[in-house]
Amino acid sequence: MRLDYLSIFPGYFDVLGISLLGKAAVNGLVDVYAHDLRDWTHDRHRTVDDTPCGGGAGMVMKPDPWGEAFDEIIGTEPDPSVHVVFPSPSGEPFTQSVAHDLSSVERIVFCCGRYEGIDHRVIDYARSMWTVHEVSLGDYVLNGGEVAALAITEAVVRLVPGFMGNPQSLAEESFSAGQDGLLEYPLFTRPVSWRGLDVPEVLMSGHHGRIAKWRRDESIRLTRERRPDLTDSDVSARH
Ligand SMILES: COc1ccc(Cn2ccc3ccc(-c4cc(N)[nH]n4)cc32)cc1
Repeated sequence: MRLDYLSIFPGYFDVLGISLLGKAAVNGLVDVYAHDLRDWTHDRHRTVDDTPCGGGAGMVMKPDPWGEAFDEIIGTEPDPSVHVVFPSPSGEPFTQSVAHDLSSVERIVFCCGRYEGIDHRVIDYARSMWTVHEVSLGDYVLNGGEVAALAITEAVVRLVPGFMGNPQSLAEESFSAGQDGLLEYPLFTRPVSWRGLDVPEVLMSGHHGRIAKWRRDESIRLTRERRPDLTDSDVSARH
């Protein structure tokens, strides 16, 4: 998998050389390239923004640098196998399902906007050429797309076959398909007693059936308490 990042702050992506992602890069599972959008400007100030047409506060990112960067980084021929991700406050929700879909593609280009956003024609042009995902991380406001791109990267790359040492751990996580859309149950490890707090006895019983029931009950309890939106009537009935 090749990952490209286009940003006026390419240094954000130096962190991708660390930890698991670093290992994936070493193992050749993932190739990471960060690009400075200003390399495709031609004025002395390396200008990437301008005032919004129609007025309004803030600045908008000019389309020209993006187009020239696309030509050099991706190419000038349409190719639907290339997935271009625009993090955006007005994007579709980024979910585990989207992460799963992206984990099987060969190439992802992250376009990280700043200011008030990117000239919309850049997104329209990208849609005419590649497979585009305009995605929001959630209902909160960031200052740009870089942090969102890092989060999306981690969610996607950890699902790439061969990346995680123990793929079984993926299957048991919150939001993974096998969990019926329930939140993960509470986790414990040794010591059994810690600062007056004990591991639930059932988990030390060695009785796998009771342990499985306790974990399911806890997942249901937590999901009903914290994420009623995840429990539809059918799921509630089953639980
Ligand atoms: C409300 O309108 C706004 C318009 C732009 C911005 C700053 N900004 C510029 C590019 C960019 C890319 C992604 C995001 C983002 C994504 C999520 N989930 N929150 N924020 C923010 C971004 C803030 C707010």
